[in-house]
Amino acid sequence: MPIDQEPHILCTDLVRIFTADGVEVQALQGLNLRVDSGEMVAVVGASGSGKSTLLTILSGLDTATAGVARVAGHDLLTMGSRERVAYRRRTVGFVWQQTSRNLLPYLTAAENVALAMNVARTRRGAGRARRVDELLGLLEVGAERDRRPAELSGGQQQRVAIAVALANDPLVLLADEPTGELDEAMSSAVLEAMRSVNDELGVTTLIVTHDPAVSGHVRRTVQIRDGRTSTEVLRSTRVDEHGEEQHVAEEFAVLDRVGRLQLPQDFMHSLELRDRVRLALESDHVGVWPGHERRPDAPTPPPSATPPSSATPPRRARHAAGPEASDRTEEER
Ligand SMILES: Nc1ncnc2c1ncn2[C@@H]1O[C@H](COP(=O)(O)OP(=O)(O)OP(=O)(O)O)[C@@H](O)[C@H]1O
Repeated sequence: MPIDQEPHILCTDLVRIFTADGVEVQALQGLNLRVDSGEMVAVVGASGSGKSTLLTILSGLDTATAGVARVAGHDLLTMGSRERVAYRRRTVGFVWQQTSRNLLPYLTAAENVALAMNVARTRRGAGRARRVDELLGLLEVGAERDRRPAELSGGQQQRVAIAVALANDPLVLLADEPTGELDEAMSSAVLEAMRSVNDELGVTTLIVTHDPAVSGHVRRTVQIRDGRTSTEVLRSTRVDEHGEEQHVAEEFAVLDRVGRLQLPQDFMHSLELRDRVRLALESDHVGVWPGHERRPDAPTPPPSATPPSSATPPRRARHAAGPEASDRTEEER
């Protein structure tokens, strides 16, 4: 695929196995993810689902065991140490959960951003000073430019951290739990700041978090379960027949190249699906039934018919009007 048509982040069948005390842990078990240039996507999942492992690989700090991981044309599994340094210096920006990892405590906000430009060798002199103020202004911490981190609120520190992450003009911004140490109001402000950066600068943005509230701030939320992407929620705004704006959230199961998908756990529990299931190809959907019994009203699948799912029907295309209804969708997951 030509590089200019490639998604900015592409993970195909990504595997990461850790070995600790002779025991193997499969942190990523064939994860698939595609993020196009300019998109802003949140990856959410329970503790231990593999979120940090994914981000550490995408940031070039760790290498996957198998599969494909490409970011802005860089092959993260095969790149050598020089390319890795250049990749981390110029292609990606990072925001970590701990502000101490993002900012130097003895430098002011402006000095922290300027230092990052120095490291990345982006801009000099008056151009650098102007850009420092532009970035701090964009993140709405321009008035705090001469304060040190200890003199800023947690939310302000994270907004300065985003300015630092943008100092090298990255193509891709990666954030690991950027709101993990913040209260709800500050989290919301930081996520909105990331959204305006994404809108204004067009930087492809991936946020990894356990906080389901993040999905209220992004158009696409990808759920990881057991080291694999399982479902996605896409949000959009439509105008209804009365001219009113409606916020719509639709949830989809993710289908990989060979037809594998994860059934949501609540579906499995409510129909007691386990071990094996019956499948039937209908004209516009694929039916799934418990393998140990047959629903009386279920159409009988042909004896040999266990066709691989060839289409990805929406898990349930719930059209939710208004933010409250959208939130309900998140809670139900
Ligand atoms: N260096 C390591 N050595 C051994 N096992 C590891 C290592 N790093 C992660 N794991 C294991 O891999 C799995 C995924 O971990 P990961 O940190 O990616 O999850 P997470 O979704 O980020 O969780 P959390 O939200 O708690 O940070 C877990 O079972 C974890 O114990």
